[in-house]
Amino acid sequence: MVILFNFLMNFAALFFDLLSARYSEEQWIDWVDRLAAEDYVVIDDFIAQDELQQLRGFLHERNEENEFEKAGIGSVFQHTIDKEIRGDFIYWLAKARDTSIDFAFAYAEELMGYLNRYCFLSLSDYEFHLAHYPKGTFYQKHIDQFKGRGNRIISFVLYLNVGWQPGDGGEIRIFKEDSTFDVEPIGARLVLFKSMDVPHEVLKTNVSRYSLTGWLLNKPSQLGYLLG
Ligand SMILES: O=C(O)CCC(=O)C(=O)O
Ligand SMILES: [Fe+2]
Repeated sequence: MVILFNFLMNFAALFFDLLSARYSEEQWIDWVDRLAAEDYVVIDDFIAQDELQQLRGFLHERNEENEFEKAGIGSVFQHTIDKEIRGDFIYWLAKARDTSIDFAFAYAEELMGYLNRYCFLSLSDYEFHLAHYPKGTFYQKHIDQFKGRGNRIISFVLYLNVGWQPGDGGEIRIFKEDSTFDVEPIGARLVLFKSMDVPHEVLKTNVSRYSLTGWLLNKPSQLGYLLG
């Protein structure tokens, strides 16, 4: 009886996975392979246009309600707010609260599952925030790790800008060993990179720039919401 019950539960879970997954296993394996080999991967049109509009709508509501806060640098013990280093405003997302954009959490979980399966990682949690870079702001070259808190393994940035034009600035500059690579923050584009291995910066933006930025973690996030 127990065996039959387990079998049915597994079958239902698999069926649900297949229904809810938007990308095939082959597609995920290709992205994960590229991330493993190159340390980063750029995926265009990762989300559908209606999802992009939903995230933008949600972001603008939070912004209008003044729920964004100035982002800081370093851990909670060394929290400094320094416009010379980063000029963005952020809103930390919470799955239990921000249910109108639950598909965004589902994507993070799907990504985590594939990385665990194919890269033998032991990711167990994630944290992410919306970000607004007002005109004229940037984020200087850095690595996505706080001193004494090395649990960010994979960084992901999903851009939420529509009508982005050459000259608008705000590219993410990725530093490789002997070259750099600039990526425009075009709506629905996803950039994934290894948090510890890829220095990067956000070049000065000439228009308001929006994104959803997150990290896959190998230990549960406890301080995430306290950090900027
Ligand atoms: O928005 C981006 O392109 C990157 C943001 C970033 O580097 C960060 O928040 O750590
Ligand atoms: Fe970063």
